[in-house]
Amino acid sequence: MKVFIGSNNPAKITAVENVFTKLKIVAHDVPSHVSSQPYSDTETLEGAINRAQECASLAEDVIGIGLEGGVMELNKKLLLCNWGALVDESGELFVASGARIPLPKEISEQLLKGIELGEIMDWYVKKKDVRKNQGAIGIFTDELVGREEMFRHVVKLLKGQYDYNYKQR
Ligand SMILES: O=P(O)(O)OP(=O)(O)OP(=O)(O)OC[C@H]1O[C@@H](n2cnc3c(O)ncnc32)[C@H](O)[C@@H]1O
Ligand SMILES: [Mg+2]
Repeated sequence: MKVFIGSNNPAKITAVENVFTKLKIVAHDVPSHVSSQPYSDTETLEGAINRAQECASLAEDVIGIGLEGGVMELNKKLLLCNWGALVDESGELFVASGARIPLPKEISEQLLKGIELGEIMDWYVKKKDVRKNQGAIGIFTDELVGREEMFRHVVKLLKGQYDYNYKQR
């Protein structure tokens, strides 16, 4: 059994490696079939599910995992939101969401202009590839919770549900 993760983003790959420590992890840059900047829980979850299903369809006896970042609106504010999906070797689907925090006004304003969060964050902190490292969540939590740790928690929630379900069979 192998685990296919549907992204080449190192923050996502490392999160899966840190949870599925006994299985071989392979990255496949599959499409999410949603916009590159999802704007709701629904769309972000859909992207995660699409990536997981694409991965699971690539081979027999694999677990497919999709992790998707997006933003969603709550009480007239934009929040970071993150979703994960796992499709197991029998086609069963498990989903889990990650931590969410509100984004500062100046970030939301740029997002509403149609710019991707990854690009905005690099401009905001004057660094390259924030999305592959600590992420927006790392910047706005003063580096206390980074993107890999946030996704690691999502992957734990997925693996835990998969393991529980497996034991009930
Ligand atoms: O290669 P993929 O897997 O697509 O990785 P990604 O970094 O683009 O991540 P997502 O597609 O899941 O995220 C959707 C968008 O939101 C951005 N994004 C999401 N969370 C972020 C974070 O914590 N920090 C910076 N950008 C983030 C990201 O750059 C994309 O523009
Ligand atoms: Mg992306």
